[in-house]
Amino acid sequence: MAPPKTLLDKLWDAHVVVPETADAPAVLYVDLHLVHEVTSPQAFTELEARGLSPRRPDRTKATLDHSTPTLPAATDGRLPYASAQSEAQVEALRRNCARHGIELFDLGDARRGIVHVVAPELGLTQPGQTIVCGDSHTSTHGAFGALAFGIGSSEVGHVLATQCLLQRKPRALAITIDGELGPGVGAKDVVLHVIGRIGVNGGTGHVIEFRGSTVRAMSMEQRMTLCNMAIEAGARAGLVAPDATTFAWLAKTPRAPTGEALDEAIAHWRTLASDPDAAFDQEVRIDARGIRPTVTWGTHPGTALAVDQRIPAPADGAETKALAYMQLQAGAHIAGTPVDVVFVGSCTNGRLSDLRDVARVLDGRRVHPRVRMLVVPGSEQVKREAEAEGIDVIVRAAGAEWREPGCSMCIAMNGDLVAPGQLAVSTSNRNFEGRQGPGARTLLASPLTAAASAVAGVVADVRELETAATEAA
Ligand SMILES: CC(C)[C@H](C(=O)O)[C@@H](O)C(=O)O
Ligand code: SF4
Repeated sequence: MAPPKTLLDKLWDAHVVVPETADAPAVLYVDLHLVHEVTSPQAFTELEARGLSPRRPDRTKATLDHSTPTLPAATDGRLPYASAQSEAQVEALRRNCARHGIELFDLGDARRGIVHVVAPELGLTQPGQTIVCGDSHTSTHGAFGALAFGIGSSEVGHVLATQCLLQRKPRALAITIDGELGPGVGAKDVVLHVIGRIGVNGGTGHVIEFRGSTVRAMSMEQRMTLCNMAIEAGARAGLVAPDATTFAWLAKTPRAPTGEALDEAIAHWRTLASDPDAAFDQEVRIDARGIRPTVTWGTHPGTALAVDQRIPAPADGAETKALAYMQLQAGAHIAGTPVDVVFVGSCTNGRLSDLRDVARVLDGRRVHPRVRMLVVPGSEQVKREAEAEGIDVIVRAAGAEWREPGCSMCIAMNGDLVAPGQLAVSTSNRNFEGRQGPGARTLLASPLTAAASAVAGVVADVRELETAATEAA
């Protein structure tokens, strides 16, 4: 009998062109190559310098997200780019795609958005695939049972030229989460809790497979939030085995197979699960019932704590420095910290379900006068669907800004900045020094916590807001 395999083993084995040896990594075939404007210009330049053209332009898809303004064009039709460099990146991608016959979801295209939001919603992302992109949060696509890696700029060039990637096989880490989530607790809280528990290097060298009843009960959006942040635990990728939830999502997408082809695909996708007795290199078990709304206090995503906890005493010099940068006091409650900016968006939490959470909190309430709140849909589709439900109206009525899709304040490359020293509660995935602008302080949170904090003007526990609302009713 064949030895039991993990999902990682199955995905890996199905894509190895040349096995790895002691001296050389494996050559792995890539099914889908996603491209954005920041990490592709050099790769195309290199390709052309060698007189090459893309091996599989049909398996390469491009979108514009990082450098695109989230404010509409001025009356003269010009978009308010943050810099000449941003505009040049956009133009370079347009030129490169046109020259090489690569499909681009350009500005104005109804399918454009953050790369990790658009590929899943179009059904480009499918179980069993290998997916790469010159972007660390490519791990998001693992939520569909695809082996999805972030790669560097030079690797973008390799993949363009060969449709293959040199890789050593990562180890397998099972994170099993069981039990029902409490009120006000979502996938973001779960993943921040997990990173708090295993640390920002806890997944190094591994692919994390998220398993257990909590994960099985999650929507695709929630699973994407989990896998998105697998990289913040140091992992190469995240994975969730595909199931009926996955197939139902794909059946609604324009690019997934249809009819008999879909049935055949599903029959194959069902085999993409770790065998019952497959051995993982490492295993972690988490009780979901113990997870509360979770935020960060420091300058990396591992500095997680429940929103009702006190900021811990610094364990080392790095933590002392982080506390100083964040202008926070050890021993103080994190809840109640004054907030200047709230950002809702990004490939972590810029999907329709996230915006629904935000609208649920903002409906009939006002954003605190001290707070500037930006709500940025992850894609044109998310924006359209949210507007069809009136979410934009609720957001604006509450005093928040409703913007055009893109990465926006998650990385602040497009001019959407948090001012020096300001504290932002952000639904994105990185709270590094200066991530949202020079001197900006970032506290990572779920959409529910972000919205509750926007209303309160301080870091807030959404459970208290919702209890107060129930009592008032
Ligand atoms: C700009 C890009 C290369 C970068 C990444 O790789 O993740 C960005 O998306 C980020 O989130 O930091
Ligand atoms: S939304 Fe943020 S994390 Fe996601 S791809 Fe854009 S910059 Fe990176």
